Amino acid sequence: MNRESTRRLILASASPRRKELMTSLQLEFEVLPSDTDELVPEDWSPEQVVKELALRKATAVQYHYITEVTDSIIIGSDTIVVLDKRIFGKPRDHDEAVAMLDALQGRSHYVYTSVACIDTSTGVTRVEYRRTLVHMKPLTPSKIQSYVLSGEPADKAGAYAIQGLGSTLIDKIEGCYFTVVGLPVSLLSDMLEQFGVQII
Ligand SMILES: Cc1cn([C@H]2C[C@H](O)[C@@H](COP(=O)(O)OP(=O)(O)OP(=O)(O)O)O2)c(=O)[nH]c1=O
Repeated sequence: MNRESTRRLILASASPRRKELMTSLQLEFEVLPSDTDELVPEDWSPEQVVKELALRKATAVQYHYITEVTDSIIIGSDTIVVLDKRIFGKPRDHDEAVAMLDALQGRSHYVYTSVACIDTSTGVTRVEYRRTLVHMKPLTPSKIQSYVLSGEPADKAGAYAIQGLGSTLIDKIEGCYFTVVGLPVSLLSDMLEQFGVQII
């Protein structure tokens, strides 16, 4: 039940992780995946990129399903991995996954995840992000190869999943675990409360 609110919640995402994490908040919601491109200017900061992409996903659903989403709150989210000034999204193929892990191994990087909320009845829009520092263990080339062959990296930013086999590659994190998995639920609950949706 969405306490103290009759508004529908719509998760603009095809990510099973996001659906699962939102389910953990015991909210009723629908899923309408968005189809957006993820091209952004090369000189944008990680903050700009991650906020823009979440907003783009939520906005795409707002306009694509214009008659279905009246009086709703649409939620979009995006996750990127940032190593120094390089931004990693999902790898295009096996070789790119190997290259990403080769760059990340033995080093620390940030995972940024944004949340965008659009209230379709008022047009009020908010977008925020959280970031978590992840320390990855040093990895041998053969370990990287066999991890990529597991298939897990294919649809994950930075080519790993902390919630899966990838957990064995991580030394420690500083910050919110859920930000790494793809949805900072604590941030989302704060944002939904600002829209009048009480979680607890
Ligand atoms: C770093 C990391 C990322 N990820 C995932 C979260 C996101 O689903 C994905 C990053 O890609 P995104 O483009 O953020 O999301 P998506 O394409 O999976 O879903 P949608 O755009 O429809 O919402 O990487 C993990 O599952 N575990 C991890 O440890």
